[in-house]
Amino acid sequence: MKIALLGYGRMGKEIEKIAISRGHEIVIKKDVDTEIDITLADVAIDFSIPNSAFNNISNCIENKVPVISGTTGWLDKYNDAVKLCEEKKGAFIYASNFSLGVNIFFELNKQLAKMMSNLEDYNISMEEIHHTKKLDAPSGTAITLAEGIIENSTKKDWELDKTTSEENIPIVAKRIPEVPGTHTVWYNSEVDSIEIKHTAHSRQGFALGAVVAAEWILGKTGVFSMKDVLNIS
Ligand SMILES: NC(=O)c1ccc[n+]([C@@H]2O[C@H](COP(=O)([O-])OP(=O)(O)OC[C@H]3O[C@@H](n4cnc5c(N)ncnc54)[C@H](O)[C@@H]3O)[C@@H](O)[C@H]2O)c1
Ligand SMILES: O=C(O)C1=N[C@H](C(=O)O)CCC1
Repeated sequence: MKIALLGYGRMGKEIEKIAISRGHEIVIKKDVDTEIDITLADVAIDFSIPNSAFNNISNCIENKVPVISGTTGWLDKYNDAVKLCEEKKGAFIYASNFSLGVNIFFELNKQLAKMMSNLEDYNISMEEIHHTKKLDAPSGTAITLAEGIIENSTKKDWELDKTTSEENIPIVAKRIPEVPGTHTVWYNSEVDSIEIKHTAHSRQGFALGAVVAAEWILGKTGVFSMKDVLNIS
């Protein structure tokens, strides 16, 4: 497979290693806002910056190149990307987190939220920890976790940098050098606590998931998620 890397930072470089080890070829490395001929690639993988993700994704869809995006912090334009993909019969996957472990954690989180939804003695809270170079907060993964809880409880929204909240989910975002990504959801009562936690030990899991998604999407049209790729039910 000929792969275009849209973003050649920490993730772009990790994806390159894994893609090559799986027999793929990197034909484009785009790391600044510049013109490229995206049609040279069979598939594009965007791990860029919040301000450039939508343009990168649109360019792929317009040119009928399937695109995988892991960039976070641009989701105000997600519905526009979906609409464009449907109009142009393109192929597109966005995931806030491409690792297998986190995608299982997402499902566990929804199940737990459902079980806890009627238990008024428990207060929910969430924490995400990432490296100090991260541009956005809360993390895309924390937002997906919050959405999973909102779908399965009476919580209405999430709130950043709050430790408690009556009607919403308080999220604390911490920035500590070199941390690849740690997410914890707590349910605390007077008598006990329940905690679920995912800790990434490196970026390899994110990168492998993105390459697997790129392999999976080839020849398909539509808007998909990692649940489709991993066949999680
Ligand atoms: N979904 C996931 O699994 C996952 C995992 C890790 C990181 N991320 C997200 O991926 C993104 C990238 O993370 P990173 O750690 O590699 O960041 P990074 O800062 O190391 O890399 C981003 C790169 O994008 C480049 N860039 C700037 N403008 C561009 C443009 N117009 N087109 C293409 N590239 C451009 C920058 O020069 C930079 O090198 C972030 O939004 C991060 O939150 C997602
Ligand atoms: O390093 C990052 O930046 C990460 N971003 C994603 C997020 O915002 O959830 C996934 C974890 C790593």
